[in-house]
Amino acid sequence: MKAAILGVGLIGGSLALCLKERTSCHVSGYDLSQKTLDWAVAAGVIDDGSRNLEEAVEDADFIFLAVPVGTIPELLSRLERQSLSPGCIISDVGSTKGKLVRWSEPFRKRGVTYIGGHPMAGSHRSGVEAAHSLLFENAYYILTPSPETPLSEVQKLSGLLQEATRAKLVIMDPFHHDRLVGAISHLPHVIASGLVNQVGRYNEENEWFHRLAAGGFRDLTRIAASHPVMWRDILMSNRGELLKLMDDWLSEMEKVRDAIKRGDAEKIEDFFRRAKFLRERLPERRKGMLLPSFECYVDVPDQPGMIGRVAMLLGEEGINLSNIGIMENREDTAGVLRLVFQKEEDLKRAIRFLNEAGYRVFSFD
Ligand SMILES: NC(=O)c1ccc[n+]([C@@H]2O[C@H](COP(=O)([O-])OP(=O)(O)OC[C@H]3O[C@@H](n4cnc5c(N)ncnc54)[C@H](O)[C@@H]3O)[C@@H](O)[C@H]2O)c1
Ligand SMILES: O=C(O)C(=O)C[C@]1(C(=O)O)C=C[C@@H](O)C=C1
Repeated sequence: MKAAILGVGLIGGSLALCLKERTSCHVSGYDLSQKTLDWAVAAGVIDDGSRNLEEAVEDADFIFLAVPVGTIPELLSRLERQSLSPGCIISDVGSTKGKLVRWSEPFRKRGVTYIGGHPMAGSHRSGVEAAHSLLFENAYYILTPSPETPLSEVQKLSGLLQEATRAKLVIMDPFHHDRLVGAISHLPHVIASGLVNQVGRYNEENEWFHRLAAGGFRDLTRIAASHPVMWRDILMSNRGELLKLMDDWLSEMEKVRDAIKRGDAEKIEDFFRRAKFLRERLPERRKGMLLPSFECYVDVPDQPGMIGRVAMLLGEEGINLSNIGIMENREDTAGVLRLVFQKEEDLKRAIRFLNEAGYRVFSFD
C-alpha cells in the first residue's frame, strides 16, 4: 500500500512516522520546500519526497493533506484534476471541517472517497523536525464523512489510522466539529495570544512585567507561541462560530468586570468556585507525547551541582524522572527546580522522599 502525505510538517511528518512505524505502507511526501523533503527522507520520516504533486500521489491508496487550512481547498482542486488510483481515499488533518464538506461529492463521482479528518493532538511547535510517532497516541482523532460516504471506506480509513496512530477514532458532523473545537481550541488560542499581546504592551513601559511572568501566565499562554499562519487560516475558516463564541466570551468577561466594579465579593467568589468545580471534573487526558505530566517544584539554593544532586537522590531511590529544569524566572539566591514524572506514583514518592531529605516541595496536583 502507498500513502502520500501532502505537507510534511509537524502533523504530516508525525502521521508519516506512524504509518512507517506501524503499517506496511510505503510513504511518499510532497511539500513546497525541498529542504523539508530532504530532511524528512534523511531522517526516515518518509520513504521518498517530491515537489511534483502528480508524482507524489501516483498509485496512492491513501492521500493525506497536512497543509495549513487555507491551502487545503487549492490542493484538493488540483487533486480533482489529477489521475488517481480507483478506490483511493483522500483525507486531511485540518483544524476546521465545515468548509471542506463540498469536496466529497466531486471526488465520489470519480470513484474516489474524500473524508475530512482532524487529530486532536498537536503542539505549539511546527515543522517536520518536531514530528513524533507518539503524537496522536490515545488522543481523539475525528473523522467527518458525509452521509453518502460508503461505510466500508470510512472503516478502511479509520482502520489504517487506528493502527498507525493508536488514537481513538470518532465520527462527527463537520459543523458540529467546528463549534466544538471553536470553543475548546480556537477561542483559547485567541485569548492566550490576546493576553500575551496585552502584557507585551505593558512590558514596553516596564520590563518587570515579563520578568515576573510566572507559572500561571506561562501555563495559560504556551499556545500563544503557535504558528501564526496556521492560526490565521483556522480563524478565517471558522469565522461564523468564532464570532458567536467571542460574543459569549465578552459577555462572560463583562459579568466579571461588573462584579469587580460593584465590589460584589460573592459573585467574584462564585465565578472562581464554579470554574474550579468544572476544571477539576474535566475528563482525564491520556495523550501520548503530550501526556499530562505529573510535576512538582523544589526550592533549592542556586548553586552549581544542585540539579545533579536532586537527580542523583531520586535515581538512588529508583524514582524515574522524565524531565528536570530550572524555573526561568527566578534570578536571586534561591532557585526552583521543576521535576516532571510520567507516573503519579513516582511524583508521590519523590515528594515524600524529598520532604524527608529536608527539601521544600510544592505540587499542584
Ligand atoms: N499544529 C497542531 O497542533 C495541529 C494539530 C492538529 C491539526 N493541525 C492541522 O494540521 C495542518 C498542518 O499543521 P502543522 O502544524 O503540521 O503545520 P507545519 O507548518 O508544521 O507543516 C505544514 C507543512 O506544509 C507545507 N506546505 C505549506 N503549503 C504547502 C503547499 N501549498 N503545498 C505543499 N506543502 C505545503 C509546509 O512547507 C510545511 O512543511 C494544518 O491544517 C493544521 O490546522 C495542526
Ligand atoms: O497543544 C497544542 O499546542 C495545541 O494547540 C493543539 C491543538 C489544540 O488546540 O488542542 C491545536 C490545534 C489542533 O487543531 C488540535 C490541537
